[in-house]
Amino acid sequence: MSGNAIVIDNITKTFGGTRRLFGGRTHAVHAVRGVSIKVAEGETLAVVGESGSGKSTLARMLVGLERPTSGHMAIDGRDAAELAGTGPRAFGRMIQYVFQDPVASLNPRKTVEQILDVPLRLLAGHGGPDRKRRMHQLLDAVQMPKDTLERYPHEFSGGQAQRIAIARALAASARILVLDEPVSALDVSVQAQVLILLEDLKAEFALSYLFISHDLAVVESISDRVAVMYQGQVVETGPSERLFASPQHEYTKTLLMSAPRLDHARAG
Ligand SMILES: Nc1ncnc2c1ncn2[C@@H]1O[C@H](COP(=O)(O)OP(=O)(O)OP(=O)(O)O)[C@@H](O)[C@H]1O
Repeated sequence: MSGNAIVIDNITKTFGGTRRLFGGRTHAVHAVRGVSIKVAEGETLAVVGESGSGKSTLARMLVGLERPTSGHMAIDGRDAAELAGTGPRAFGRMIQYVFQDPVASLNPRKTVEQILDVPLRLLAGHGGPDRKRRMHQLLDAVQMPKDTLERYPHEFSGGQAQRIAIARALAASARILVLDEPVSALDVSVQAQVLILLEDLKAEFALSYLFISHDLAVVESISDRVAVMYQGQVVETGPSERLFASPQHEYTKTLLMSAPRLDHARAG
């Protein structure tokens, strides 16, 4: 890996603004406006901000689900536009997305074995007899039993389904994860377990995380650094402890003041 897992350089994304058939233009939404962010190798960078501030659009561009209107991105030192040009597989091997709603993100008609099989075979290149052993290793890593493989997504709780979704991301052999509100849909007690799991996996697999959340207690417990987004722009970036102790930007101050703070949130 290079020193940076992710480099986002002056990225913008505008939706709409196209000419209508019978005159006028559709309303343009400037979802992301000139954002520059770096995620160092092994780091957890949290992106926080209210609904509509552009967090998900930024994340979707990072994994190739949206194309930036302008700007550059590099994933593990490789230009993202070039990577995208070589097809979705090159991208998927390097960076994976974990969605907010774990059950909806897993195909309901496939067993967990079938779900893990696709990234293992197509992205990580694990064919043959080795494949099943690798699946068991992945389930072990996310603390799920072996018989998980024969079961379907609806048979699991939200927390278990999110563990499976994380195993699927790891199956691709990607070392950079974009986690988009990965615990927001889970009960608070389950949230803590999944956050601890994410911390453990980060160390075990040498991962780097871009962690999107509107929940400041969660962010404080997991992130090394924080980038605050407001109306499509990053208004403040800093080490997590510094940012929570002495926010500089007015918007960050408002965000911190309006959030219920858990002073004991920092897990370990
Ligand atoms: N496909 C799209 N077409 C048009 N506008 C979009 C599209 N996707 C997002 N937007 C708009 O871009 C802006 C940023 O949305 P985005 O989902 O990135 O914000 P967010 O911070 O992730 O919010 P949330 O936490 O609610 O998901 C919003 O105004 C949204 O309505």
